[in-house]
Amino acid sequence: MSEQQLREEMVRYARSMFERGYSSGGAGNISLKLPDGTILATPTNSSFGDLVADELSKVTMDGEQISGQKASKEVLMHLAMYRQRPQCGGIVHLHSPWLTALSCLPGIDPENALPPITPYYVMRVGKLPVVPYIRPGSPLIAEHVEKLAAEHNAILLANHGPIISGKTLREAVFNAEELEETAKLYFMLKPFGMNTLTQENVDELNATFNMK
Ligand SMILES: O=C(CO)COP(=O)(O)O
Ligand SMILES: [Zn+2]
Repeated sequence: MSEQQLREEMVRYARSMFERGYSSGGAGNISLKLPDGTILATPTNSSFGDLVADELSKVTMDGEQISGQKASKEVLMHLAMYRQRPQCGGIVHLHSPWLTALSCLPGIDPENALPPITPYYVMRVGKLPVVPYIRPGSPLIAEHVEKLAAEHNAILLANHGPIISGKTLREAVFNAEELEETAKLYFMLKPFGMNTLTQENVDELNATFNMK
């Protein structure tokens, strides 16, 4: 895809997520890797609802601004994910309601906030580790993400929201949708308890599908 097509794709996915309530106000940010290895990111304080393709921020892998409006304050967190996952082509960070609720829940397992309740959650994400609360925009978030990203394509920031990657932006959005739905199911089921997949089920899915 050309740079122009990728810019338009970012605008389109952002708008679609905005319209479905995945991000409201100026919350969240998105990035993708351009063919020349630089990163296209949403500008800071922009809304997913009305991004402009020509105004998107372009930064180097060192975080240096090349063009467009000033990049998201979380761009270092995105860069940490790209560094650790060479296969990664797109990233979304959301304040989507069910995952953000999960990020505030007492007693969640910091190594995995969501049990394996459905095959598509296992196939697309598998495990969701949690980074302790750190103020938005702090470079410390990037340090935590850097340590987890080689092993995990999605990470939950406590009392904040998720960061989710994919081989392309389209995959990152699909992974985000699956993860948000899984968090919603988790809350629906929590009062009743739930059957989870067995380790054998999980191993079979990982051996059969390669979606991460
Ligand atoms: O979600 C956000 C911070 O965590 C939004 O920040 P930006 O507007 O700088 O992208
Ligand atoms: Zn945020």
